[in-house]
Amino acid sequence: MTVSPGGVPGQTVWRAPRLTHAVDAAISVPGSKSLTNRYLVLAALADGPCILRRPLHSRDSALMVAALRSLGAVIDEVPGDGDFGPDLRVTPLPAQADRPSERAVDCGLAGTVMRFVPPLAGLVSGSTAFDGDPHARRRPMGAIIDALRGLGVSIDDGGAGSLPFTIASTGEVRGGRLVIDASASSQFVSALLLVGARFAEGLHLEHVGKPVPSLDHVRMTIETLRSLGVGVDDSVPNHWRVSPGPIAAFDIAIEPDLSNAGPFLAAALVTGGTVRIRNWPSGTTQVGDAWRRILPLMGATATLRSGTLTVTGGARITGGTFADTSELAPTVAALCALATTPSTLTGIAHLRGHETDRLAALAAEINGLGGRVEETADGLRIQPAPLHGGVFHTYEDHRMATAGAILGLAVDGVEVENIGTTAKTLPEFPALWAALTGKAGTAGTPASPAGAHA
Ligand SMILES: O=C(O)C1=C[C@@H](OP(=O)(O)O)[C@@H](O)[C@H](O)C1
Ligand SMILES: C=C(OP(=O)(O)O)C(=O)O
Repeated sequence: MTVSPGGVPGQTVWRAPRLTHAVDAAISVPGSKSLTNRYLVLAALADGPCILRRPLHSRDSALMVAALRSLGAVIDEVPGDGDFGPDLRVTPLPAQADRPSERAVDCGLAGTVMRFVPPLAGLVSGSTAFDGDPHARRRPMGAIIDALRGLGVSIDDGGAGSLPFTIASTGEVRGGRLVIDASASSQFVSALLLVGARFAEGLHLEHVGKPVPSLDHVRMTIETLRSLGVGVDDSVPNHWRVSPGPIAAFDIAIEPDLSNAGPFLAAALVTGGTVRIRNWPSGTTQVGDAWRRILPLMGATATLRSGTLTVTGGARITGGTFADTSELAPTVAALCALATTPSTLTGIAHLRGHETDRLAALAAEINGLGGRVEETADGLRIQPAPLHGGVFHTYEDHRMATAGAILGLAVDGVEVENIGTTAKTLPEFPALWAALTGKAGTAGTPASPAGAHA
């Protein structure tokens, strides 16, 4: 049970472990969400069976697996050497005749499922109904809906421009030139590039509008496609040309999720200790590799040696200006709230369309603990302030929950609502946090009767 924003008496919260000593821990983190869900989509379209080694097993990846199975891919769990679950063997989508003609896809709150799967469903004959969690209906989807119409795929969204909607397809997509506005999410671009090679004429995608956010994730898509033999030309800004052709079958080891490594690394800064993350890749397309640049700006040292990233915190956390931190922003904001100097986060207006309006949520919840956070048009301004305990509401957002845990390391009495929401990308979070801190967070009822802030 969880406490909804505003607080409901009698329901449970997770009392975040508070540390008064420096952490000294080595942690392995599960596979990357972004890589796992990209490789799952590509495996469904590949020219032969594929293996994903050490994939993520979480709510978002389970939703992707279920979606692809409903479209006709066969996905089996097979034994592997990962610490966090089996490997996956994917037999691609079968010939059209074998496919059921009506199916439903639950997107949960997964951006990768709600954006990546509809264009794929355009390549499968029959009708596919998409829906998700209540908040999923508020996440931006207009560009994907318009894109499918532009590609000649029939889609009924009741005029809402969002989930739920139903796609009816013949299974053939001609492709060619397509113009979208991807300013609300990079996932619109990635979604179309991932399937573009399977359109008869390939795809020439153009973005028109305010800048595409989280461009690192588009680069991940392009590099992944190229590594599987797909021709992608991104030499002209805001234009992407995908050549028609096969997607080579693969056997790939998924890197650990470097964004999800962030909260553990943050603990080194908060406690002045040392955290080592195992199996850090020497080269990667993940945005989370930016921790090696960001954390030293806040007073830490970061050293990558022999596949282990070691971060050691300094005497204090220094704030600063952080641009385009994308999905790292909630962790950065939590650190800034504990910093001794002011901070500004910029280039993250699109976080208002994430799992929740993250700018509003971070401001409300950090301020609820006594912080001084202001929303700006495209980010947050965070001033140093003494924090106190209280309920940290999480709005079904995994990264809000981990932000609350970070604050709780330094502040007595932080109670995180619905720690279970971390299952979206990191179901092992409470156990790994206990391994890091040597203390398990405890479930309980909020200390203040109405679950309100102290
Ligand atoms: O393609 C991806 O795997 C992602 C792209 C980004 O989405 P936005 O561009 O909507 O921020 C990121 O925030 C999300 O967590 C994962
Ligand atoms: C924005 C995120 O997720 P999604 O893939 O659902 O967009 C995230 O994980 O921070």
